[in-house]
Amino acid sequence: MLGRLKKALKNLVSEISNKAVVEKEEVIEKEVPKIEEKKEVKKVDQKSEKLTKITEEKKEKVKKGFFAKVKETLVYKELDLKKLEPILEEYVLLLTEADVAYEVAEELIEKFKERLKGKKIRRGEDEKKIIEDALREAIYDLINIPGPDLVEEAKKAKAEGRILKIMFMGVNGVGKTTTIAKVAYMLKKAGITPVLAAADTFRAGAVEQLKQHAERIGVPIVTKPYGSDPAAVAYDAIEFAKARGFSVVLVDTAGRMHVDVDLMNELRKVARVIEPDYKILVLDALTGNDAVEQARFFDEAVGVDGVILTKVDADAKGGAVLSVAATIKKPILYLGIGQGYEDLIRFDPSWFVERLLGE
Ligand SMILES: Nc1nc2c(ncn2[C@@H]2O[C@H](COP(=O)(O)OP(=O)(O)OP(=O)(O)O)[C@@H](O)[C@H]2O)c(=O)[nH]1
Repeated sequence: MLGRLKKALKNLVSEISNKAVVEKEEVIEKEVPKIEEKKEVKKVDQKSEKLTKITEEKKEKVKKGFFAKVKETLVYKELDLKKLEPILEEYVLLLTEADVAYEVAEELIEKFKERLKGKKIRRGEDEKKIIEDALREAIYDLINIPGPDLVEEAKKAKAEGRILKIMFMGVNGVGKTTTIAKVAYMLKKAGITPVLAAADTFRAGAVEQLKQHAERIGVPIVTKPYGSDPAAVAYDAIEFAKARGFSVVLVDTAGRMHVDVDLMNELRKVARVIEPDYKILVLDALTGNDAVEQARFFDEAVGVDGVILTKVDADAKGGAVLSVAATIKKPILYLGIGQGYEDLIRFDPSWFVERLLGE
């Protein structure tokens, strides 16, 4: 999981610390107080008032020698920008091999460089840790986009007596149906039973697939025959939820190629009719730059409020998380880490950074 990106980042830290850290010396002049003579001043000061004039003269004399100038050599380490630049350039490319989109790799390296510039490493400090921390901050900065916790949102909706409408989108085969089932399972476990809307009426078998999940998990599902208007299915599911007192509706939509204009229009129609609280795009981590393309496309065409990235357990590269979040600047809400219903975890940027840079 995430192996290639992890390795690239670790190598980047090692290479910088081995090749771009230079030792520097700085001679500084310091003024050091002369403690002994200070005492003497005090003695003089304490003499009687009649002696004031003499005292003042003496004080002057002492003052001149009150501070002594000493030269001190400060030894420290610094990152040499000339040596750093080519390493960073090389790593923009190496990151793309771990599925980090080119412009995201550039952005990350730029953020990292900004943090390293002018950084002084004092004696006793661990240079590798300082470099790693700068990288940690740069990655965190890139992916820390706060998004809703769907369980919390569902609880809120329930308490307020309204219906939380969540619409799921994604191209064929990314794991959308499985993900909806995982979300339904998560909500049910938290005490909120959602209604499923089988609005993927485009692919024969899609309704059946979702139905099976609904039965296994034990949640209601609203369906219509193959070829029906998806917006009508979604609408009916909301009416059903209202009538029966459910507070969440999860709407499945047909998997489609993002470049298919008709299908994209249909998706817009569903969104227009039901006005979802969240439009969630499901993306497959294994598809790398394609996932980034899809994210861009769906965001422009329909609008995306959050992303669920699937198959992260099987992802040997790891760049998709960085790429998707940084390209559309929308939060990643959950990660799919297996085929079971329990295999959905909330995305936590700090946890993710630790997975990449921790031991
Ligand atoms: N390893 C792994 N497999 C997953 C994950 N999520 C989904 N899958 C698998 O991916 C395959 C496709 O999942 P589906 O849910 O059928 O995909 P879909 O996007 O709904 O596809 P369509 O029904 O064609 O639109 C299935 O075999 C799932 O078990 C995940 O997080 N990890």
